[in-house]
Amino acid sequence: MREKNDKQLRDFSEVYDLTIARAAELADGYVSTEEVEPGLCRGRVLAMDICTDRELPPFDRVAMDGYACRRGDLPGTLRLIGDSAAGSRDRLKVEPKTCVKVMTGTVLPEGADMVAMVEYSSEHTDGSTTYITLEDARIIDGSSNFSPQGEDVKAGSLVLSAGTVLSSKHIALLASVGYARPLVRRLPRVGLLASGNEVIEPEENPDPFQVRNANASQAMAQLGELGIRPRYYGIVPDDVGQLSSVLKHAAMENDLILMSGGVSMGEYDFAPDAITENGFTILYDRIAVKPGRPSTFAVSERADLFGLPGNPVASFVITELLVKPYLYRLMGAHFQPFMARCPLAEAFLRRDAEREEWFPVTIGNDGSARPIAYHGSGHFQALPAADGFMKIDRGISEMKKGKMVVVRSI
Ligand SMILES: Nc1nc2c(c(=O)[nH]1)N[C@H]1C(S)=C(S)[C@@H](COP(=O)(O)OP(=O)(O)OC[C@H]3O[C@@H](n4cnc5c(N)ncnc54)[C@H](O)[C@@H]3O)O[C@H]1N2
Ligand code: MOO
Repeated sequence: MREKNDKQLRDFSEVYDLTIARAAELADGYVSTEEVEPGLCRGRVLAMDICTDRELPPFDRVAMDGYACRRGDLPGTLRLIGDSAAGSRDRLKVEPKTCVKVMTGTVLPEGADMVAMVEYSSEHTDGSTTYITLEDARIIDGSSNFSPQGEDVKAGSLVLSAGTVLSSKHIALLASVGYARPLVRRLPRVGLLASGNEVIEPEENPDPFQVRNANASQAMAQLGELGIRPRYYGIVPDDVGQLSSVLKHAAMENDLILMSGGVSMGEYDFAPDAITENGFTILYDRIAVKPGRPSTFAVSERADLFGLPGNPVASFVITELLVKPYLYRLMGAHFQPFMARCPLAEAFLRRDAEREEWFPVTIGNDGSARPIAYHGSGHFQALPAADGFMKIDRGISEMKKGKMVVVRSI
């Protein structure tokens, strides 16, 4: 009997903490940085605190096209003394009973305390003088139509902290304070391999007993969301010698190795032997998560290793739950995936409640979560239909319609 049979399934929170603690221990070795261009910033980890060198807005900024004037002069007819465009250095001063024509983005002229929108005004000319009548209630009772200097951000204040996981939502702010190419942490080097005699590459023609390698491409796409392009070592047959030699090679060239398949309890599941033969210490290999029970995490002086289950949905889920948080923590970030609490659209039942489960769902227009037709972790063809995975806690085998569930979006 293999030793594994006697092993307890370890609770997810326990293996998560072990994984993150290991990444935190190594994080000091990942402090080197590089600049990244805005289009490639998604998923990258900001390496420095970003402070503003100026207030934002940097001046009282006109928010509407119209006439800068003094509220005390309204309602009334004011003499137009000139116009001021965005980017203009000219500084006209609004004196009592006068106004200046302004455009959105202009510096509010000195002396003015509001902008009257052009569409609620009327204009007439007397000789060479133009007069603007501002009597409409939408002007009198309306907003001042300018954004005061420093209203959004005070000069010198921290706007983004080191460790922030960047996406497009951060870029306008970074660019506006002078960091269009922010400094980010270097990416860990990740080696990727698949195992299994039945696995062939997607471009090959399969025999009836073969399957195309779905996991390697899937992992490449998932790591691509962090900006990581793994080095691919191909498909390794179920042979402890061959697997061991590829692992040895990969451990020299990478910080982390991801391998799929061969980690459960079959006669041809050689991964544990090949892993330990290469000086790795296995921290866990049986976890109370469905899908993903045989997920393995091993550490060594050269590289760490995740053994992902061969079933593609299990490989997907474990990469989301453990691999991504590990990689982010290595780069100094605390990864927080997008989660929502949604009412269940229909009752949910399961036979085996031994593990915490992540089950694929769609999110309806009313925000409710509906389990999709899904036959288990080998049914990866179902995945494109899912909006996320809902969590079912250990020990729970039944949930009623309307029960609030946590959904992790994908
Ligand atoms: N007696 C037990 N059997 C199994 C257990 C267990 O605890 N006791 N766990 C089951 C669970 S849960 C999973 S998940 C699988 C994982 O097994 P492995 O990681 O060893 O994966 P394989 O056996 O190599 O393959 C499983 C399945 O996935 C297909 N596969 C493998 N690699 C790929 C790939 N790169 N692309 C697409 N599909 C792949 C493979 O052909 C198998 O169908 O073990 C259960 N068994
Ligand atoms: O963990 Mo397995 O991945 O249930 O199918």
